[in-house]
Amino acid sequence: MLEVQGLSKSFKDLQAVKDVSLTLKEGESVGLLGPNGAGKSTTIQMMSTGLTPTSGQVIYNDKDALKNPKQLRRDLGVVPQDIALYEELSAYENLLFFGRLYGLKGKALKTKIEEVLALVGLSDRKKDRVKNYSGGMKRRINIAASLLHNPKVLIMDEPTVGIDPQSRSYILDLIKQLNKENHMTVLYTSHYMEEVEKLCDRIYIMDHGEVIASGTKSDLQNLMQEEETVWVETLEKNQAFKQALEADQTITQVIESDQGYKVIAEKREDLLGDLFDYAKVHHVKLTALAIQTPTLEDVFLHLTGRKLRD
Ligand SMILES: Nc1ncnc2c1ncn2[C@@H]1O[C@H](COP(=O)(O)OP(=O)(O)OP(=O)(O)O)[C@@H](O)[C@H]1O
Repeated sequence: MLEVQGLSKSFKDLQAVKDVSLTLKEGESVGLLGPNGAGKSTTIQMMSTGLTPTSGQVIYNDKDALKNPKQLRRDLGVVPQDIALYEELSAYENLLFFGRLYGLKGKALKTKIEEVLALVGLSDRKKDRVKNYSGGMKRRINIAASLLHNPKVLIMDEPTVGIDPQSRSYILDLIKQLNKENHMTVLYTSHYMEEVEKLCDRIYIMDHGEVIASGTKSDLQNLMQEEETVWVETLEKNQAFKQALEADQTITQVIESDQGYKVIAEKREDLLGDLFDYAKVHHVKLTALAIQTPTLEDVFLHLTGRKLRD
């Protein structure tokens, strides 16, 4: 339906996006996961024809969308990272304004505004000025604005960054509904792997301007076939214990968290036994020791040696 091929973008000396190819099939929910600065926003700005690539193609329904962007623009809803609303106007007035930009008017526009307000759960607050809204409510109105012209494809740039948990969960449920019930094709950009895991059928992982892996969640987990993720919960932290784990040649990563350590190591039979022994030697009291299914965070760590949120 919508694809980009060999897309690159340079800003002076900086190559922000390098040879990126992505495909969105009709009805799919696709995630673009990567840390800040990975090139996600630049990619989707080019994909939505808002930014001209240095090289590469954007193809919509088998046609060159860079040469002829009209149809794509008509079918596309974009929720940008920055909230663009008129603070002095009410939510309803903002939606009237954006609806008119899309060429909607009269009763059809009013009906559509009521429909999108209900979708984002803000019908009862529609007369309030946007300046009195929380960040999450503003984001929901931004999403409502992107839905006014019945887009077939919805592209969202980190729509849950910096908002309250209630709005976050509302937005995630809404996207799921738009995709599964309203059959909207969705490209969802985030650096939160839990969101992408929950929402997306397929995932592209980006880092330093490149796609470094792609596939379903289980395809990506299979990249870690040779490794095991073990959760080591301890009563207290112990630096010597952590250093001993890090010095072990078969252990690739030790990540400290509130209640213990996550250990990524080569798969081997005596791994758990060795972890017990390290704990014993360093007088560390274990409260749990469990092999875990790798998360997308672990996959990212495996591919780059860094955490997603570094
Ligand atoms: N207009 C611009 N001029 C110069 N550099 C830019 C411009 N837009 C983006 N960049 C740079 O390109 C790189 C990729 O940025 P981009 O915003 O696409 O990343 P991102 O993955 O979306 O991260 P974030 O979530 O922080 O927006 C960054 O180093 C950024 O500073």
